[in-house]
Amino acid sequence: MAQYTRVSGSVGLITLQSPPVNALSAAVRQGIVDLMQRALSEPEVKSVVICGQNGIFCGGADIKEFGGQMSGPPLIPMIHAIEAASKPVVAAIEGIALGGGLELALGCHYRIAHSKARVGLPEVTLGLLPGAGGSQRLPRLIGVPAALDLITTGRHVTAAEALKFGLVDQITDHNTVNVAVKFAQRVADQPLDARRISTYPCLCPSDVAVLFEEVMQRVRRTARGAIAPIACVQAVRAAATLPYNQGMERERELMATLFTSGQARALQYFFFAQRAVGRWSMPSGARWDTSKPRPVHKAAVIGLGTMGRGITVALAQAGFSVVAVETQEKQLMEAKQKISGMLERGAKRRGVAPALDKINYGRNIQSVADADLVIEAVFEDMALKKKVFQQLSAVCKPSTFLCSNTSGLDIDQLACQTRNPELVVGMHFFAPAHVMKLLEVVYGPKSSPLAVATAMQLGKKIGKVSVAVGNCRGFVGNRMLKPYLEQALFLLEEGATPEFVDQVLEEFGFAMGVFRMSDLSGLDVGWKVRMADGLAMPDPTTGQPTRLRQGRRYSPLGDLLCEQGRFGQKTGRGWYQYDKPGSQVAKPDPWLHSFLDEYRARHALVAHRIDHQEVLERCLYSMINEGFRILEDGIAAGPEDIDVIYVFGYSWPRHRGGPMFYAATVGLNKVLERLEHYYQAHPDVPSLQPCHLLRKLVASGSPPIQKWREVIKKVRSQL
Ligand SMILES: C[C@H](O)[C@H](C)C(=O)SCCNC(=O)CCNC(=O)[C@H](O)C(C)(C)COP(=O)([O-])OP(=O)([O-])OC[C@H]1O[C@@H](n2cnc3c(N)ncnc32)[C@H](O)[C@@H]1OP(=O)([O-])[O-]
Repeated sequence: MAQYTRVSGSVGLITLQSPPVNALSAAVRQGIVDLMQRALSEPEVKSVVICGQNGIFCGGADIKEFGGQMSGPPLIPMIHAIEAASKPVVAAIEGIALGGGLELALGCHYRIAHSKARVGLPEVTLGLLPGAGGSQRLPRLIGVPAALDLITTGRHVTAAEALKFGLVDQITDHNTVNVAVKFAQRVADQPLDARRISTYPCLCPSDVAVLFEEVMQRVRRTARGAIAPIACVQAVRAAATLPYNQGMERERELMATLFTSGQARALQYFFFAQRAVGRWSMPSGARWDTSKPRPVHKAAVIGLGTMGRGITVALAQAGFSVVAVETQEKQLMEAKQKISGMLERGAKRRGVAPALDKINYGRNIQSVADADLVIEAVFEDMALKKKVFQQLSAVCKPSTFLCSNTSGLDIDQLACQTRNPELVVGMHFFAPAHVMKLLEVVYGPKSSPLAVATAMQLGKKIGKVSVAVGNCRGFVGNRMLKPYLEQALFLLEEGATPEFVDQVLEEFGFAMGVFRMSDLSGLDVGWKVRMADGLAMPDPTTGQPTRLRQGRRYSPLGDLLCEQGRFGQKTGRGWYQYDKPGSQVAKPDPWLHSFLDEYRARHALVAHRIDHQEVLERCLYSMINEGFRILEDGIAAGPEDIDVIYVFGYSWPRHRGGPMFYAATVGLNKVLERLEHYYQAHPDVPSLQPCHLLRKLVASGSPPIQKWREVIKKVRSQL
């Protein structure tokens, strides 16, 4: 929908009307076409202004329409008609002009932006490219290097940067529409040929071929298998090397390939999944829109180790006053230094003043007595955490929310240490806590919707993607990681090498394979947990490492490496060898290969040839199967929650949507059939036994992922 008004006598004002972001739906496009014709046909009208309702110009094409049959007037000819218009058309850009919204503005003859506006072509983040002339007009307007940067990264630029690029003609702090109307009156009689961007030559730097080669190499290196960034470079190259119409033809071809690709569907699913997790719910029926959060003005962090320091920085950078407590003097001094450094570097990157004054340091837990919310980040030991929660419950005001950054210990046990267990939730950050976007907000059976709402809102305010999940061992992320790690170890026992398993997972799109990741995070972290669980002990009768625990297959490979001090990067030896402790370049280690051969011989294991398919299926399907168990247990409300956790917390490749979306892409019946195949071969590995919910979904015809919540509800009600 769009509205037409005549203003100042001679200006036709076309206002896009489609809340919340005036996306270019079929109805909006039809409105623009009709009202442009009207404005051009009215003799009194000398010029036209296009703006958006509610202070937002346009969020681009309507992503909701991508899944269905496209109808209404197509974008490209609509924008061509505006560019070819006989009367000047001015875009009044407020809020945002993104994707097709910026392409619409590039079809106009002038662009006026509010100083707080942001513009960009983020199509690459949706697995697409600017397919309404943006890849051909933008390089002609701002030059190839800047256009390549904006189109391959999809980043939003400020109005000030856009003015510098020449992307907009003027910026204003005043009412942009009024300024645009006055501007339109001023240029009413100006010739327009020089304002039709498609007619501009595409000026290229002398080393343009070298530039394209460099950008293509960078994009291929960082894309991790995503195809859209590469197509974006190819589209801009067409602008640099072909006449406009041929370039547009090339843009259309590339867009057609991307539009129907699985990656575009995965990225568009993920766009909406990111928004869906904000609409959280709990098995009790409490929901995001019925549970009001309590404002948090003063926060506190207990324990300033790696995670505590990152959490303190994230809070201070977001403007919260923070009380940071570390009982050990030496650690406190070290933490002050590290935190100040992190704040200064972050502030420098963002061009703002470091929030050093936001933090008060202390050694005494008394100092957090008047905090609204406290995050405990002490060493991952239940006894220690229980003691801290008892102390906090004693010193803090009754209304204080007590949160734990534990990565998998029982939140309810911590809640039981306090006077107000309903105000206890987990806030599981991911290392480095001031960088990683993900936050698991963990509710126990006693946690109140108020506590969940407050933690979710705090997460959003410090720039995190927060996902509400139920309390269980490992919550969602680490619970699904266990079968994934387990399978990787079993594959080594059966003949694979760490390099091969990692290569397969990195080709799939993970930033790091499972063994390089273990070396980075330190093998001793998991070893200590397994020791605490009594798993890493040798068989009491033989004193030998055992490969069977409570009837379940167990691989002691990781324990054996740790017993030899091979903790990974930190000791220079782990699943790989490193030049020296702390170095990050992983090299295959002949010692480990012979260690694996000896291990297989000692346990009478016969190595067999393991191919890509087996690595992917066993590592990913066992993880996915655990995902279905988590949905069945109601620990996660929907598949979107799991997928957002894995993309933002465990570097699952975004262009594959997440583990659950990937399962839907592969086909649930295939996942079920393969799990049955591997479970038959490995009956002592329960994580391969297909989950009831998976069977149920396949039995009900493998409905699309958007329909899973209904099936989950039915399955849970039958439990
Ligand atoms: C030819 C052409 O070349 C191609 C093909 C294209 O043009 S492809 C499209 C290119 N455009 C984009 O990539 C921009 C995508 N949007 C955003 O980046 C952000 O939304 C935002 C604009 C910066 C606002 O952020 P926000 O944090 O203030 O609110 P929100 O929660 O994110 O969004 C508020 C609500 O608006 C919905 N929404 C936002 N943009 C939308 C869009 N383009 N289409 C449909 N719905 C959209 C969103 O789902 C949410 O709905 P709900 O959850 O409330 O039901």
